[in-house]
Amino acid sequence: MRKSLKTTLLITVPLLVLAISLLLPRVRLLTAHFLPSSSSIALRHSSTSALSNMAFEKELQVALLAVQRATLLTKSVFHSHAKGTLSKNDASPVTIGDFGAQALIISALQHNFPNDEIVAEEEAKDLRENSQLRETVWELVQAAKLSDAQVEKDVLGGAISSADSMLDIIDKGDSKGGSSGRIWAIDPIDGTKGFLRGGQYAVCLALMVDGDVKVGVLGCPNLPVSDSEPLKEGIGADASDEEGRFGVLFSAVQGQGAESRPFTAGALKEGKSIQMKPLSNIADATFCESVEAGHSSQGDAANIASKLGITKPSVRMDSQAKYGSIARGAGDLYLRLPVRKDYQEKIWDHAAGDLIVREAGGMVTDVDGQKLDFSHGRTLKENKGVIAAPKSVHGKVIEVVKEVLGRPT
Ligand SMILES: Nc1ncnc2c1ncn2[C@@H]1O[C@H](COP(=O)(O)O)[C@@H](OP(=O)(O)O)[C@H]1O
Ligand SMILES: [Mg+2]
Ligand SMILES: [Mg+2]
Ligand SMILES: [Mg+2]
Repeated sequence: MRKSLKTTLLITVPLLVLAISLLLPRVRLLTAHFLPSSSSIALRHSSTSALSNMAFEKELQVALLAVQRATLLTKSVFHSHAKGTLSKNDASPVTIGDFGAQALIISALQHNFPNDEIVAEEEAKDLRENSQLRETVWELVQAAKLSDAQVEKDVLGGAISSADSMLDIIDKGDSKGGSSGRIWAIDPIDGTKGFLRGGQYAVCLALMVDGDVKVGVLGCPNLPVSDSEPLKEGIGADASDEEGRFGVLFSAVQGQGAESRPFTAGALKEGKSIQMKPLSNIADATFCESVEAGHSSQGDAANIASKLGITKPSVRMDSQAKYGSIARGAGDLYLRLPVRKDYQEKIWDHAAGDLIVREAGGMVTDVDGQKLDFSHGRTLKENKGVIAAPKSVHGKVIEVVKEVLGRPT
C-alpha cells in the first residue's frame, strides 16, 4: 500500500510540476494581453455603475502604454537629436519627434484594433521625399522601447518591421473622421512650438465611438508629477531632468472619472483620481491660455478675466497640458479665443483633454456655450474656440465671453 502511494506520488508530482511550468507563461501572456495587471493600471471608478461596467479597459491600457512609449521617443529627441524641424504648408512646424511618435502609436493601435480608423495630425510625404530624414526617424522609432520587453511585445506588438512599413503606418492616420464607428484621434506632439522651445507639450490620444469621446490619454513629460503643485509658467524640459518630479500621464474613460499617474519608462504606475478644484468665487480663478498669441487671443482673454474680477495674471502654456492642469485642480479655467474667423480647431488638439476635464467634473464648450462636436470630420467645424471651467462657474464665464466677443446671446 505504502509502496503504491510512493509510486503514485513519484509519477504525479513531476507531472504536476511539468504541467504548471508549461501553463504559467501562457497565463502570463494572456494576462498581459487581455487583462491589465491589477496593481499597475488599477482603475479607480467614480461611480458605482462604472464598477459593474469596466468598459474600454483594454483600450485604456493600450492607449496609456502607446502614449508612454511615444513620449519616451519625444524625450529622446529633445535630449539627443537635432529636432529635424520642417515647416508644413500652413507654416507650422513638424519635427522628427512628431513623425516617430505617430508611427509608434498607430503601430500599437493596429496591433490591437486592426479595424479601427485613425485621424492623426501628420503624414509621411516629407519622409518619402527625404531619405536622410526618413532614416533618422527610423532609427528613433527602432530605439524607442518600454523597459518591459514582454509588455512591449505582447501589448504594443513589438517593433515595426521596416522603414517603408513605418511610412505606411504613419499614413494610416488619414481617416476623414466622422459620426460613425470607432475612430482614434492622435496628436503625436501637441504644442510642437512648446516642444521646440523646451516648454510644455503633450502626446495625445483619444478614442471616439460614433463621434463621442470614450477614452482620452495625455502624456505630459514636462508637467510636475504632483497634482497639487500650483500652475506655473516656465517649467519645461530642463526641469524634467530632476529625477521623479516631472512627467505625468492623464487619462479618462467616459463615465469612469479621470486620473493622473507618474510617467515612467517601465510598468504603468497606479492611477490617482483627479478632480477640478472647487471654485466658490470666480474672482479667485487662475486661468490658462496658449503661449502663442496666434492660437488664442490674449487681449480678449485679458478683457474677459478683468470683467470676471480675476486679478491673477494668466498662466501661459503650450498644448493640452492646459486641460490636464485644470482637470487636476492646478488651475481653474482654460480660455481659447479665436484669433481668425476662418480657423477650424483640429479634433486631435482637443479630444483627449475635453474628456479628461469633463470626467474631472468640469465643463468644456466653445465660446457660444455649445459642447465640442467631434463628429464632423477632422476639424471641429461647428465650434469656435474653447472654454473649459468648473461647472459651477461655466455659465458665468460664457456670459462674459459672449459679451466681450460680441457673440449672439
Ligand atoms: N490659428 C490657430 N488658432 C488656434 N489653434 C491653432 C492655430 N494654428 C495652429 N493651431 C493649433 O494650436 C495647437 C497648439 O495649441 P497651443 O497653442 O494650445 O499649444 C497646434 O497643435 P500642434 O502643436 O500639434 O501643431 C495647432 O494645431
Ligand atoms: Mg502641428
Ligand atoms: Mg496639436
Ligand atoms: Mg501636433
